[in-house]
Amino acid sequence: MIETTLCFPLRDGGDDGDDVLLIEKRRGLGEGWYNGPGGKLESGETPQECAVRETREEVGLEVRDLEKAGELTFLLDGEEHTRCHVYRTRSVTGEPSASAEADPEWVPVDDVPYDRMWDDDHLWLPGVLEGATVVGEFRFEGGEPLDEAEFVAHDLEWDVPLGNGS
Ligand SMILES: Nc1ncnc2c1[nH]c(=O)n2[C@H]1C[C@H](O)[C@@H](COP(=O)(O)OP(=O)(O)OP(=O)(O)O)O1
Repeated sequence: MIETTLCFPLRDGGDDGDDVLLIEKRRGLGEGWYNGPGGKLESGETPQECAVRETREEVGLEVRDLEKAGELTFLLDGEEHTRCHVYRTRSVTGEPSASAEADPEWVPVDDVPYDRMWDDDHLWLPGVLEGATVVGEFRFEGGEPLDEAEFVAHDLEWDVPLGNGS
């Protein structure tokens, strides 16, 4: 199973509420869709270290004090395919810049483009951006690659105590 992370940096957007830093993925799994910065764990790395590194590499932001917000398992044709550790943080330094992997954009939390994201994201990301914790299982069918498979079922549990994945 592939271990991955997602990080959702947040900032105060004034009268319009919070903004979240999203990327438009430029290549690889989920190309052309919006998501948080993130990716696969490297050897010897903790999930939290991976989320910090991927955010730095993809969008040039330094994030600290990450809060574990979700633990998601994506199954493909009945087999566990990817586990994703989801973080959020308000400790963000720097200005986002594009990379070969990602085009970053601060987006009001109320305007997250769920129609341009993975089909499951609208089920769990709103709660994560509001401060909840979630454990979820999402079933896809139709073979590799995962981003061309059909999303068929899910199971969610909210307000589950999660470690910080450090
Ligand atoms: N269903 C769903 N919803 C939301 N996010 C995801 C999924 N499935 C996923 O795999 N993901 C996330 C998990 C990862 O953060 C990214 C996939 O990115 P990455 O692992 O970097 O994929 P590639 O770009 O193909 O890998 P590299 O070879 O470039 O490391 O999506």
